[in-house]
Amino acid sequence: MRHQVTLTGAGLTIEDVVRVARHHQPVGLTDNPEILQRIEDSCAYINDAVKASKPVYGVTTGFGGMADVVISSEEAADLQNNAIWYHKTGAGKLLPLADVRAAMLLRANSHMRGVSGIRLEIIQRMMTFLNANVTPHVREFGSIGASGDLVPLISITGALLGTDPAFRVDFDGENIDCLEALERLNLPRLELLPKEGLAMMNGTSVMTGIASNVLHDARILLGLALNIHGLMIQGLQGTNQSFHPFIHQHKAHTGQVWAADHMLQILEGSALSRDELDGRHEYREGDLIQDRYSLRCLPQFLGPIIDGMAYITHHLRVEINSANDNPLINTEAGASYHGGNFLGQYIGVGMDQLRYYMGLMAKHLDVQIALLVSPQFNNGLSASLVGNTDRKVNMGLKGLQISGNSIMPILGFLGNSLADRFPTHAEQFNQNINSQGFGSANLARQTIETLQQYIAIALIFGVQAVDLRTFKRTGHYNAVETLSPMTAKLYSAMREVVGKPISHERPYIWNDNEQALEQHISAIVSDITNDGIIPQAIQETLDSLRSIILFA
Ligand SMILES: N[C@@H](Cc1cccc(F)c1)C(=O)O
Repeated sequence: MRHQVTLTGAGLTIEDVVRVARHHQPVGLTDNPEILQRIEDSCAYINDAVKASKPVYGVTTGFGGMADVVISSEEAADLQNNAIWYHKTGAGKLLPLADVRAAMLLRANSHMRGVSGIRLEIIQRMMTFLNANVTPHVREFGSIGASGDLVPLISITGALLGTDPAFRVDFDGENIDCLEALERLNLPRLELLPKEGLAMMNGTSVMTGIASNVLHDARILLGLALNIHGLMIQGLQGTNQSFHPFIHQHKAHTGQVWAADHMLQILEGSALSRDELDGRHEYREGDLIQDRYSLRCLPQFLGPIIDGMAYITHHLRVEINSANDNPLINTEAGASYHGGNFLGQYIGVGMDQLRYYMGLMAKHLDVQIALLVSPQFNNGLSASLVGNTDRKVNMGLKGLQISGNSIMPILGFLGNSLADRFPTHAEQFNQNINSQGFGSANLARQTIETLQQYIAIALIFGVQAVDLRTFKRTGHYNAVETLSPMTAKLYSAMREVVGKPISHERPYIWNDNEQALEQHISAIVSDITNDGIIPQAIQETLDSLRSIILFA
């Protein structure tokens, strides 16, 4: 029996979101009577307000820039149901199902806070959809992330209620309309009551759902990048001295200190890197006495990225446990407040930052690759890491570097910000500032997918480099015997994934015509995206990262 994720409106983690969204862990609502009572009371508050024709935004008024229009108690439900129609304006491709599942989960969690005036029955229905693997179709364009994700959320709402066959769902792999889905699930069609449309659509759940999946992947890519640097440093015969705690105690940024300490762990026990923690430095014939910046300043370069990811994660955790619609109902005080929790600025800015950080990470790996392929800088390895140097017609990883060089600039480009772009003055100047958080999160997914390709390429360079270095040191090519234990795990996993057995006689890549590296790249990417043995091989790094980036 898989343990169930239980929603209370608080304490949900990014890992919980991923478990439900991607791994289909069962999910349910708390039976805490206080929480359930609050939900009921919030609905009663709205019911009373409508009956008494009390002026409450979006309940007895029109929406947004039309909030000067008075809505009568007879029109109040119609106002909500009509919103489903006029927001059915999504455009572009369908979002990945895991992102929509994350969104549905987060919408339910937000409603469990009991301040939104929505019936438990509707929240429960989201659980039914999630557990039965029924996922509404949501499109990639339509939200400016200001009044939350109105357009994407309405696609979820219409499907859950069975508003019209125009709302389609993926029913456990089948593309059907929502009416048929409800029939199969034995659920009646529902109409919204006053305020419920706002509760459903006026929030940040879609961008936050995407961001949760993205951040989960970004953490794995960061962990892989660190371990690939570990391979590359060993390939280049770099030193561990630059990671000496003394240096970092004297500039104690959290991420920098962690990165230095962790690089020492990654390199510990290596027969390839230079062990100079005792402070020794020796003249190195034909080479600099200290390492070049991409090695020596690794903690200083990656530190801000790690701290930045911790910052983004912290705010994402707050957002996934927030009520983010308007107005919010204080059942204890018998009052409601007009506000703007639906503005997804933390997500917009956070996803902008994340894309920028991922671009920097790629730039750093790119320069390590450039060192590795250049005999002037690679400490005696062959040009382009050619395996069989007796064969003149052998170009090694030349084409692979170019392929990587074609990706890295795109990652830098995707690091541009979106949140600061010219405002759209949407909705008669009511939504006259906006976060663009949905667009930024979608771009962040693109960054992740692109970076996965780049990381695969970088890993190939790291593995080939340590094989060649091992040969120089020992006369054989089995790097498991020379690498640090931590990097040996990643090395072995990668060789298994690409189907190239580790051998004393031959490095990973010997002759150009013995493999199609394109297939290796795609095998590595597919292992990474399916939580395969490559990410498992860096579990120690991922666990350690948890100490500063709080996911669980
Ligand atoms: N609820 C938003 C605005 C809004 C909501 C829902 C639809 C819509 F067009 C506009 C506000 O507080 O101002």
